[in-house]
Amino acid sequence: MEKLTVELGARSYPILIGDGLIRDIGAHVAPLLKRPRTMIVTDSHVADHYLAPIGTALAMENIACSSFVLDPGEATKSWSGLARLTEWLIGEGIERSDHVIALGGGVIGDLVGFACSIVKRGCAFIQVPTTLLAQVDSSVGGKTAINVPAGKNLIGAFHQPAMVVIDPTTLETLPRRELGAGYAEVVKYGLIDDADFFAWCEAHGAALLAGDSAARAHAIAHSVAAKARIVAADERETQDIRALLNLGHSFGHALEAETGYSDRLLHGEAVAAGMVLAHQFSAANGLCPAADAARVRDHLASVGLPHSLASAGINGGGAQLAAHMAHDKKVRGGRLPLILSRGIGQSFVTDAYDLDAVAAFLDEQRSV
Ligand SMILES: NC(=O)c1ccc[n+]([C@@H]2O[C@H](COP(=O)([O-])OP(=O)(O)OC[C@H]3O[C@@H](n4cnc5c(N)ncnc54)[C@H](O)[C@@H]3O)[C@@H](O)[C@H]2O)c1
Ligand SMILES: O=C(O)C(=O)C[C@@H](O)[C@H](O)[C@H](O)COP(=O)(O)O
Ligand SMILES: [Zn+2]
Repeated sequence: MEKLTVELGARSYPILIGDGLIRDIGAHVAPLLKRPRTMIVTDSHVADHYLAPIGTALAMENIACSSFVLDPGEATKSWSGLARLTEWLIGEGIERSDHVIALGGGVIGDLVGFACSIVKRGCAFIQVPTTLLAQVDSSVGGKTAINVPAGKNLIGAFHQPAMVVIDPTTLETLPRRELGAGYAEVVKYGLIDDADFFAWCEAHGAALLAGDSAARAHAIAHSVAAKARIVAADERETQDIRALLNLGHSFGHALEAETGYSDRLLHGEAVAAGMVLAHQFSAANGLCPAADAARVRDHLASVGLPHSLASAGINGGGAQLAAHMAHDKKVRGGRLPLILSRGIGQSFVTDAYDLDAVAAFLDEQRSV
């Protein structure tokens, strides 16, 4: 088992990574509990595979648990999902010091984290991520949220988990399309500030997606370490450090809004197209070599990810997409900071471009 720490002073927490770890989870959770009781929240796909093994692992340590199973999919990260979950937790008699287990992908992690940030003004939770996206990104860092019609993650809170337990073998039951969506967030770490890791992705991404466990282990450990480092440096995204994790997201969230947060375009797929757009926008403005932007597009296309507006299934015009971007949480003084690039592994934040320029660029991209 590998152990990393997210260094946040009194709120620091461990990330445990190991094949088969969920079958051993009781021993890791027990020392955190004030009473031998926990509540597991998951979705029905994940429940089919992992609810019983986790229940057994907790029972082995004499930890009682109850469970709440939500519908799978982005629509669960909503006011109605939040209402149902918070009422269930209160009905279960949750105490602030109890630890709720978020078992699933980013949808479950974001929703459970937000519910735990507000129930009784703050309860503890443990992330047990079961998608590649959640293992490399969403389970770490404490961004929790629900979506509303105006935009992605617009209602939420920073609320750090007490522990993250990553069992990479859970990815063996994950559908290939979901694995690909998570892979986009892996590639993101290379594009932010680690050109060597992007080159590693070019060489090993296909193997990872074909189920190579050594490639999977390397990608998870490397990505999680990068995420922990960035979160520790700028927990609340106030210093243009954590904002780099938003590479591809200002564009990507607009694409998700345009497709109604439906399974037409998964979050990671939108991020893939968004990262290509961020690099193409950078190249169009003379910031990034066109060859580097092409390299980003070609790698994502080679693993079957959306890499253009057309391949993401987007028909709306530039102004319509830019209007979604105006809701971005990073907007300050009416200007939207964009995460742009000077080349592979050289991302940076700038508010030098207004939304009209972005809209004109997106209109041009409709024919690419
Ligand atoms: N908080 C953050 O820092 C952060 C970071 C990135 C993404 N996100 C959010 O995460 C969400 C996307 O998360 P996601 O991609 O994990 O999607 P998801 O949670 O919807 O899971 C994807 C699908 O896979 C199924 N599934 C999960 N684990 C499985 C397994 N091991 N075997 C079989 N099926 C499994 C789920 O039931 C679901 O149908 C978005 O809402 C995004 O905004 C948050
Ligand atoms: O942890 C972060 O910070 C991120 O930006 C990670 C992103 O992958 C993730 O999708 C996040 O939810 C986006 O944050 P938001 O603030 O743009 O909603
Ligand atoms: Zn993301």
